[in-house]
Amino acid sequence: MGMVIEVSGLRMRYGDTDVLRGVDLNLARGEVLALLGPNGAGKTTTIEILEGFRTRSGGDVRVLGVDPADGDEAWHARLGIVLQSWRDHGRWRVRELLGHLGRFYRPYGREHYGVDELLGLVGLTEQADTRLAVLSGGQRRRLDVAIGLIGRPELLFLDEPTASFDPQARQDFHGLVHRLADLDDTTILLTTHDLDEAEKLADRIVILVDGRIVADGSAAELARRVPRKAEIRFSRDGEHFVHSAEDATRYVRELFLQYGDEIGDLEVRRATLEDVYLEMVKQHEKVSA
Ligand SMILES: Nc1ncnc2c1ncn2[C@@H]1O[C@H](COP(=O)(O)OP(=O)(O)OP(=O)(O)O)[C@@H](O)[C@H]1O
Repeated sequence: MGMVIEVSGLRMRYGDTDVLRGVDLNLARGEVLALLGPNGAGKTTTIEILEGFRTRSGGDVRVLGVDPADGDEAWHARLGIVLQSWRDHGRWRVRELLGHLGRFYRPYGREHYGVDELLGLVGLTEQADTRLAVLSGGQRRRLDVAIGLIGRPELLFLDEPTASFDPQARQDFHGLVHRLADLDDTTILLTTHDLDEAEKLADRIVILVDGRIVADGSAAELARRVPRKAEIRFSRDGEHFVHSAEDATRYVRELFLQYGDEIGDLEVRRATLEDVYLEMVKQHEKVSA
C-alpha cells in the first residue's frame, strides 16, 4: 500500500539558518500522527512544505503520490488544511462562507460535506447565521476546522487545532478526529503543544527538535525509551507519603503486606508523554547547543 506522505532528507534553509536538517517521515493511510516540538523547531515549516505553500531547500517529498512543488488544484482539493489562525471575512455569516467554499470543490468531482452536516460535525449549528466577526475564539477555531474538512479530504493537516477550545469543545474535537480516522480512513497530521491531547489522538508521535526528528513511535514505545521511576503516593495514619520505585508493583505489594488496611489514597504515576517529551528535548537541545 502506498504511503500518503513520504519525506526523505527534507532540508529547509532561511537565509543562512538551517531550520530543517534532513527530516525523514512516512505516513500510511488512516494514520493519525502528532508532530511535537518546542517553539521554532520547524513544525509549521514542515507542514507548509507538505501542503505546497513553501518551497523546500532540499530532499524528496511526495504527498498523495505528488511532489507538492508540482501540486495542481485537483491535488489541493484532496487535502484539508487548518492553519494556525486566519481572521478575515468578518462580515460573512458562518453558513454563507461554508456554502461558498464548498462550491470550489465541485469541479473536482469530490463528494464534499453539506453545510448542515459540517456545522453539526464541528458543533456550530447554533451559530450558522452568526457573523464571523462576533464568533468567540473557540467558535472561530471550530469554523477553521470546518473549512479544513469541507472537501472531505483524504489527508488533513491540523496546525494547533484546539488552541482556545474549552474542555467540552476539545473532547468533541477528539471524537471528530477519531471518527474521521476510523470511519473515513482520513490520514491526519497534527501539531499540538498539548501532550495529553497528542497521547489521546495520535497512533504515532514524532518529536522534532532543532530541525531533526529525535523520536518516532507510539506513546507507549516512546515511554519505554526513557527509563523513569514510578511515583507512588499513599497515606497511613493520616500522614501522606510519596515514594519513587523502579518496580512499583513490587513496592505496593510489600506495602500492603506490611501495613494492610492502614494504607489509603494509593496512586501510582508512571512516566507520561510529557515526562518523555521534556527528557528528549532536554537531551537533544543539549547535543545541538
Ligand atoms: N519566512 C521565514 N523566514 C525566515 N525564518 C523563518 C521563516 N519562517 C519561519 N522561520 C524560522 O524557522 C524556524 C522554525 O519555524 P516554525 O514556524 O516552522 O516553527 P514551529 O516548530 O512551527 O514553532 P511554533 O511551535 O512556535 O509554532 C524559526 O526559528 C522561525 O523563526
